[in-house]
Amino acid sequence: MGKLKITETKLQDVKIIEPAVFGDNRGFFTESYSDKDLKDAGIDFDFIQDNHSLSSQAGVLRGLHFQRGKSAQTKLIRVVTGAVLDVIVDVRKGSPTYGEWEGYILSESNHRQLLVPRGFAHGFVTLTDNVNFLYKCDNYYDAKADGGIAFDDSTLAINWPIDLESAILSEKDKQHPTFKEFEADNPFVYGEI
Ligand SMILES: Cc1cn([C@H]2C[C@H](O)[C@@H](COP(=O)(O)OP(=O)(O)O[C@H]3O[C@@H](C)C(=O)[C@@H](O)[C@H]3O)O2)c(=O)[nH]c1=O
Repeated sequence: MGKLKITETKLQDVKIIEPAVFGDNRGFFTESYSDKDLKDAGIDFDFIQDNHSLSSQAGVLRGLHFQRGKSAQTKLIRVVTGAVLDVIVDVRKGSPTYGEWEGYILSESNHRQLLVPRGFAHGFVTLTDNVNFLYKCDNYYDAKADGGIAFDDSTLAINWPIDLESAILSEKDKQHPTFKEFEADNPFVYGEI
């Protein structure tokens, strides 16, 4: 058995990865990233950019985001302080789970990492203050390719665990198109990203 615990999820190609965590009287130690262990588990990406965001308060909602075309990104996500509900939507045309969303609790205590393939819209809401959110990407940031879908889209009907009226949002995230509008020009095709 490999060193990582890998759990498949309801969504096609999405995996939860749990590294070993060694606790002792000082705290814990964990290998938060091992290229070899991931490759041994069949997870083989060239991660080339690390991102870190701080969300100061509970109720910060970021999303739903993606990058189009050649700038599409696989993301490997983890939370090092606090907790979030991380939400992703499979927007790859032809995927068995097209249009479906799922939420995953990622927290400083569960050490879970979420592998989000290219062609997913991604967002999260903070469940605590001071969330340090880290993720690796296999493509660089490309402002021109940046896109989004409204987090409160009625077709997707994501069950965010907060009162959306009081969500703390960026100006950009208040203005994304609906899922239907996005679908009219959806660049993501399952198996071709
Ligand atoms: C994402 C990103 C942003 N930026 C800049 C652009 C902007 O001036 C500032 C803040 O950007 P944003 O408001 O887009 O940050 P944020 O809302 O945290 O965006 C992130 O949200 C989560 C949900 C994701 O899935 C990520 O891929 C990313 O889109 O940082 C970069 O320089 N590089 C990057 O990779």
